[in-house]
Amino acid sequence: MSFCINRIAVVGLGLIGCSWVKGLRQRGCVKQISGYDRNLDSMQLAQQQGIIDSYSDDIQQVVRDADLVVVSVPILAVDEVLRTIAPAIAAHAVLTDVGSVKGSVAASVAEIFGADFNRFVLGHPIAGSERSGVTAADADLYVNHKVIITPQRHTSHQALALVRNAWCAVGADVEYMAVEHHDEVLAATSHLPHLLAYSLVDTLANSHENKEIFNYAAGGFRDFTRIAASSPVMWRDIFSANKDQILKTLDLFQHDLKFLRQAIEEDDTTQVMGVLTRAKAARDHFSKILARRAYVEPMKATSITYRAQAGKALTGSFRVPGDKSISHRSIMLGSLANGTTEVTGFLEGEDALATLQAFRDMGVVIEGPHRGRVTIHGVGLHGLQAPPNALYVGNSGTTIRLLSGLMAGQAFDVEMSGDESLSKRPMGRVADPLRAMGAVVETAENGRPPLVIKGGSPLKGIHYDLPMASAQVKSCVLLAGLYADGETTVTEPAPTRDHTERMLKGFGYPVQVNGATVSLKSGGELTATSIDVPADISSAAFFMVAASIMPGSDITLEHVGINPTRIGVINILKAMGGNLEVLNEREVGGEPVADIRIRSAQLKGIHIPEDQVPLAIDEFPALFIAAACAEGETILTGAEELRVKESDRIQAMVDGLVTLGVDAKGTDDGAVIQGFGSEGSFGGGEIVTHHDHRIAMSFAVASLRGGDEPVMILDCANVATSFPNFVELANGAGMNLTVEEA
Ligand SMILES: O=C(O)C1=C[C@@H](OP(=O)(O)O)[C@@H](O)[C@H](O)C1
Ligand SMILES: C=C(OP(=O)(O)O)C(=O)O
Repeated sequence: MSFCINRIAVVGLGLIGCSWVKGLRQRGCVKQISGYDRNLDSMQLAQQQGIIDSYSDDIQQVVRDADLVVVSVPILAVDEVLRTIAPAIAAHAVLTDVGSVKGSVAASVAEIFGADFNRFVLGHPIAGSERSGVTAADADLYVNHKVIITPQRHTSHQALALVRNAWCAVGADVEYMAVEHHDEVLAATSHLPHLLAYSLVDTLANSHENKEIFNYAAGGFRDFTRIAASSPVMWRDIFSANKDQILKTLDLFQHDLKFLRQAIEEDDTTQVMGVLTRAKAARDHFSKILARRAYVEPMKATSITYRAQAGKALTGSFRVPGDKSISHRSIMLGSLANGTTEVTGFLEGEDALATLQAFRDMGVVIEGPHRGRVTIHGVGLHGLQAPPNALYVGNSGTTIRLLSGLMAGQAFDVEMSGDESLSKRPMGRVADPLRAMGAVVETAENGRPPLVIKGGSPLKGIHYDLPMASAQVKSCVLLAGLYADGETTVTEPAPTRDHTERMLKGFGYPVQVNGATVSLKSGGELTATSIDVPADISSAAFFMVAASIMPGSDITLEHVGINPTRIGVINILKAMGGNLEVLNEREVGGEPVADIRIRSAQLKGIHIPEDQVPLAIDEFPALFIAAACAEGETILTGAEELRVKESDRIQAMVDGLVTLGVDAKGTDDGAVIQGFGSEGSFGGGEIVTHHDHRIAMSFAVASLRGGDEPVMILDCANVATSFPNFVELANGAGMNLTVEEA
């Protein structure tokens, strides 16, 4: 049975109340509507327009038999209205309001109806229009708009359900919030901006130059002060009804404004830049940044599907985005250095941006990124400040693990959390050695994020034998070592990427490397430098495989980082018969770089040498596709680490390959894949990526050798974590991907 209320009474026939009942009526959700307003003509008009069925100048008469009473009068009039209607409401009637302040209404309700009165549901629709009054009523005003309901402990479930249903029926998105929190959030997001707009216009209007100012005040003035044209009476009332919260936010704002004034007066351009860059980043990304803190629900990430179809031979010479591992480290070490570090080639992907935002949150002034350029005003090893909130690091394992080491050495507490995928990844591997160094680290169940790292715990250097080949764990311990008493030493079971060691040296910090053992002592300093981030070999890998498997291909990937700890993919593809040439080898800022030419070749199956596994750890999803196109069997062993990446990459790849008709099996530490060789091709089907960027891109590569049926690759939004322009580059080179957003 569809939702329908017998009788609704609306007190206050303005835009908000009239639009709600008009919407309900239009959708067949109400039988009878009675209305009251101080102005007779509003009541007459509302009746003429069919918004209400009846009215009376006796307010008690209007509410007497109502099942739902909607109080939609200016906020300071609510108290008096409630006192007047209280004796007349029916014993079962539910009441609700629409005011922008909830604390003052809650207080009136408690005083008039009693503290336990459970049939008043406090509500606040976040919708409006420049127009007002009965004639502006719009049955669709609330479609896809938020309505905040602030239930109290004693609010009855039935009453709550009725009001919720009545809002949902007109298309609103209902959210719940505590009364006080609502008023605090609204003070900041709505009330303070209105107050500032009114005040600025008043100041300028009173100035002697006012005519000049208004004549020439175009864009900025107009945008900033648009809301000063709102109803003065309404805002006077809101400012008094939410006085305490508004004063609190205003004080905070005045403090920050004073700081900005002083920075300008003292020509402290770094601090001025700090305010502007933080604000711009927050404004540009506010839905994401605020998701964990503000009243809006985390924005449902748009779901992105790739429809991938057979492609052409790949051609061209191009550069893939900057190295993710080096980009993370450039922000970390640049922030902790003395002086200003300039970075070029920075990866503007979400993982590296999460690191950048974390350091901004800890008070570091960072300009950019703009076309891969970032300027970091280092604060020194001991200059970080406590962040105002938990650090949210999204999908990035590197951020949370490396930061854990750095945070262990700070004087303040930090909490770090991430998205659903990161929240399943093991953090015990960093918590254990940090605890051995004296850090206090709390994890959620089974050593998963969120992590809380307590500040002010003295650290001591340790010797740590890494239980697994992990550059993240190695780096975490070394970074904590910058703050630990004495020497910190790490020995790894197999070589892993050494960007941290190289970059520390690049910043002038002494690091000893002796075979598999790295050590450093605290007490040194980092000196700002310039960093040229090479293209990411992990992103290049998708094109290496693509060009290898697609007959007729010939591409050159420019300026790719070929650090010896990262070139497993080149070695493995060559061992499989790939045609890869490493050209123009050079060194840029302590990292070897080259252009890589790849021509198609018939690959053959091999048993991948285990010593190559850590050197190609992120490239296996792409290599699984190469194996499927090879002649014969490919065997991977010693790769159990793949099971704890953004997804269980062994399972995700095997499942996807099987979906596309390939004979593939997972094992505890790897997989066995029967290649279909030169005559074969992938079938069509739907790929579950588990939101893992590398799974998504790998199957996009596979589709090159697809048949008539498309490969539908689900949940590809996270490709933006490591390779934001993947689709454009891929299609430009010869792939055939269409992006479908929902
Ligand atoms: O240190 C780094 O930048 C990384 C190390 C590797 O992780 P593990 O240390 O977990 O192997 C790799 O998979 C990750 O993409 C980046
Ligand atoms: C494992 C990866 O990254 P992270 O651990 O930083 O999330 C990756 O990019 O493949």
